[in-house]
This record gives sequence, C-alpha cells and structure tokens, in this order.
Amino acid sequence: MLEPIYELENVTFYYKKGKFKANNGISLTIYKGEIIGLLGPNGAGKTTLIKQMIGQLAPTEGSVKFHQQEVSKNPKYVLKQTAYYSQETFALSFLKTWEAIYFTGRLKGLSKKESKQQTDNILLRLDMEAYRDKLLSKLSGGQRRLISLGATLIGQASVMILDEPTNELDPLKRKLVWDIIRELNQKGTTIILVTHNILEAEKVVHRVAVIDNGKLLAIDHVEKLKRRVDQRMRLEIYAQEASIHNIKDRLKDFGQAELVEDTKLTMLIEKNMVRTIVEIIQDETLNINQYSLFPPSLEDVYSLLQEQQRSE
Ligand SMILES: Nc1ncnc2c1ncn2[C@@H]1O[C@H](COP(=O)(O)OP(=O)(O)OP(=O)(O)O)[C@@H](O)[C@H]1O
Repeated sequence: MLEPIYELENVTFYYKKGKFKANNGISLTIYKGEIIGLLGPNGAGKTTLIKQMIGQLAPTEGSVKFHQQEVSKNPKYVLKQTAYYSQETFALSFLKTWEAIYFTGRLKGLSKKESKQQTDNILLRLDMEAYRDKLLSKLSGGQRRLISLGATLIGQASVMILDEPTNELDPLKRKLVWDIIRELNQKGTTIILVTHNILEAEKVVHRVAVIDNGKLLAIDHVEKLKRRVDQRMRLEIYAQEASIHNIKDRLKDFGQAELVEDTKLTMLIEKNMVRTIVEIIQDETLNINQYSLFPPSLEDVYSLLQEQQRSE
C-alpha cells in the first residue's frame, strides 16, 4: 500500500495578490520511498512550490499537507523530518568543511559523537576527506556545493528535497551524487528532486512531475510518460552552416526543427514519416554531413508537453 507523504491540493501562489500566479492549481501526492523529479524551465514555479512544502511560504489558495498535517500551521514538524538542499550558496564560508557539516548535524539535534561519525562518513562518501580542514571560502564552487550537499545529508532525514544537486559538478562528481541519491532511496529515503538535467535524472527518478507556467502539465512514471512519444523518433542532422536554414525549411511540414548549434538540427518526427524524411535529407544539394535517428527520451516528452501547452 502506498503511503502518502505530501498531499498538495489545488496549490496556488501569488507573490503579489491578484497578479501573476507563480503556482496555479497544483494537485499532487508524493509517496513514501519514491524518487520524484520536478521538471520545468526557469521560472516555472518549482522553487515556489518547494518553499510551500517546507513551510517557508504559505499557499495563497489550496493546501499542502505533510503526513496529513497542514504545513503552514506547523512548519517545525516538517523541518524536523525533511532536509532541503537549495540553490543558495552556503553562508558559513568562515568554517572548515568538516565544521560546516558537523555543526549542521549538531543544529539538527545530533549528539557530538553521532555528528562526528556522520561527518566523517559523509566526507569520505563525497570524496572530500582530503579537504576536511580547508575553509569553505577556499574551496571551488563545485566543492562548496558538495559540502553543502553533505550538510543536507547529515541527520539522515526521511525526506530529502534536492534542488539541482548536480549543478556545477564535473561528470565524475555528478555520477557520485546520482549514486548517493540511489543509495539513500534504497535505504528508504523519499527524494524530491528539482532538476533541469532531464537526461541524467531519467536514470534515477521513478516518477516525474512536469511544471510550466505555474501549472502541473503531467505527473506519471517515466516509462508511462515516454509512451506519449513512442510513435515518434528523434532526428539529428549535422550539416554545413550555410545549408541549415534551408534544411529546416524543407522539413517544416514534419515538425518543429530546433537549431542546437550552427551546424546541428534536431526534431521529433512521426515514425511513419521516417522513410519520407530520409528521402528528402538524402538530397545532396542540402549538404548534410550526417544524420541519426534515436528513440525518444524523457526530454522529448517534456518538449512535447511544453509545445502542447503553448499552442492551447
Ligand atoms: N520573491 C519573489 N517575488 C516576486 N516574484 C517571484 C519571487 N520569486 C519568484 N518569483 C517569480 O515566480 C515565478 C516562479 O519562480 P520560481 O523561482 O518558483 O521558478 P523555478 O521553476 O524554481 O525557476 P528556476 O528553475 O529558474 O529556479 C517566476 O516568474 C519568478 O520570477
């Protein structure tokens, strides 16, 4: 039986009363033990929603319940059981890295011994042991983000809300963070993940909520969402810069081609149009260097949902 952790009903938030809605009638349930991704472009309303989930903002309309209790009426209860990793940089830059994690543990109510033990384990797991005595102010941006993540991990909250946890990290560290997220989840932690990195998130999240313009466009399991585009393929074309607009024009009846680089186009096409399109792009006068076809990804679902919303 799925146990609801968060229940959001018709959550609407106005930063300025009567004007623009940063969240617009969002209803969703988050269940114990899942990894749910909140996806959406800049300004979609993800952070606003999360601030209401941790009691930093109260909904203008609707309700946000955590374990069946209204968050805005009892924010302390939520704060005790959740850990929030935000986009904001760590303020305590005069501390050494181990101190930043250790004292966060103490503030969360851990004993000296327990906080020390968890700090040591976290520094090791984050591969930051060698930097334990360095001041936060002397670390690189990515290293500071890792220590900030360490401070989120200490205390082992049962619900972790992670806003772009892999931002500013190199590929190896990104992989490390995704591995840690998976491990935490296997131990029972519920994870709410805000991310723009759809391709990477797709490998770890169970369900995805797509938010745009303050509205919830879709919420479902990754595989089910991908079925929405299973009659399509992703086409990528590399060509000479001078020809790229001509190619885009020749393909305009088959979908919206996006210019990714000066020499690269990509578009989502109907599977039953592949033969026709391939015939067109084989025209030598188009100066195409290379083309490839791929099965669609979660990113394609995301683009499609946004396109559909904009054409409504
Ligand atoms: N303090 C504020 N006062 C007024 N408007 C705000 C405030 N914070 C955010 N907004 C507006 O509310 C909307 C939603 O912002 P929000 O930060 O929730 O988006 P987001 O999805 O988290 O974006 P990002 O991915 O860029 O972090 C945006 O249009 C933003 O400009």
